[in-house]
Amino acid sequence: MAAGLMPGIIVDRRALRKTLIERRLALPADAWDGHCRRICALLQASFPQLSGMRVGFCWPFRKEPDLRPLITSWAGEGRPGFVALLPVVIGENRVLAFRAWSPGTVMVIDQHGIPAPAAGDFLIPQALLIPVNGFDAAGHRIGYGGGYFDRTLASLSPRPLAVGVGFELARMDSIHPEPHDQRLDAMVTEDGVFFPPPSAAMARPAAGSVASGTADGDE
Ligand SMILES: Nc1nc2c(c(=O)[nH]1)N(C=O)[C@@H](CNc1ccc(C(=O)N[C@@H](CCC(=O)O)C(=O)O)cc1)CN2
Ligand SMILES: Nc1ncnc2c1ncn2[C@@H]1O[C@H](COP(=O)(O)OP(=O)(O)OP(=O)(O)O)[C@@H](O)[C@H]1O
Repeated sequence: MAAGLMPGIIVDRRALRKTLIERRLALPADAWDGHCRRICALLQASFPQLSGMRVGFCWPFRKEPDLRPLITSWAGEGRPGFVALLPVVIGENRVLAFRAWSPGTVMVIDQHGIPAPAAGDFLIPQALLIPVNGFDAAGHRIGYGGGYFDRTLASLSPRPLAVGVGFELARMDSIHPEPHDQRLDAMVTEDGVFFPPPSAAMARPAAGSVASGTADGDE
């Protein structure tokens, strides 16, 4: 396991995040492109309900998966209820807001250097496609350290379906979750769709073994 760490070791999340981002940035362009296509295809096949929902996704930043072809394809289906949303950072230590996005939307670069819709109503997502810098089989993720998605998922009721998107190079034995870490409902990589075990006991192993996720047999 590439970035696996021994249980009991205190993890420096900042250093880990940097290593994981660098690993992703080192992906050759053709591999990145293939992985993105595969992730889009898996999402389309495995989560058909999303094409009728308000779906938050992220603008590809630092070689995160590019989901725009999938979003465009879902928009093209024309199902009522479908709206693609992008996150808007309204302040540090705040939840994310979301605005509708389509290819013509006017964008601004936010405080983190990421394009976001410049104007429009804030809409509540019913599902979130969440990029990961790191993830583990229990469905925990590491992002950029702002805590934005954790805060957002903790605040929304009903909680949106949370689907992680990332590459196998981000897989770890355990990210050593902290109490605020929100678990993903599913994780999609170029290798498949993984569903973390539902049990909270398995999600936070006290010591030793780490629960492993279950592939859905898509391959
Ligand atoms: N594409 C994309 N957009 C997104 C997110 C995301 O994960 N991906 N976010 C998800 O929340 C929000 C932005 N969150 C971010 C938080 C911090 C940094 C950042 O650059 N942090 C610094 C310092 C990190 C540290 O202190 O360790 C850095 O990485 O250099 C970037 C984005 C909203 N938009
Ligand atoms: N529900 C919450 N309420 C208050 N603070 C929170 C909440 N969730 C996360 N935080 C704070 O946010 C900070 C960053 O958390 P963490 O390192 O897990 O970020 P991350 O998951 O990598 O970032 P992101 O969710 O933006 O991708 C932590 O200091 C944590 O205390």
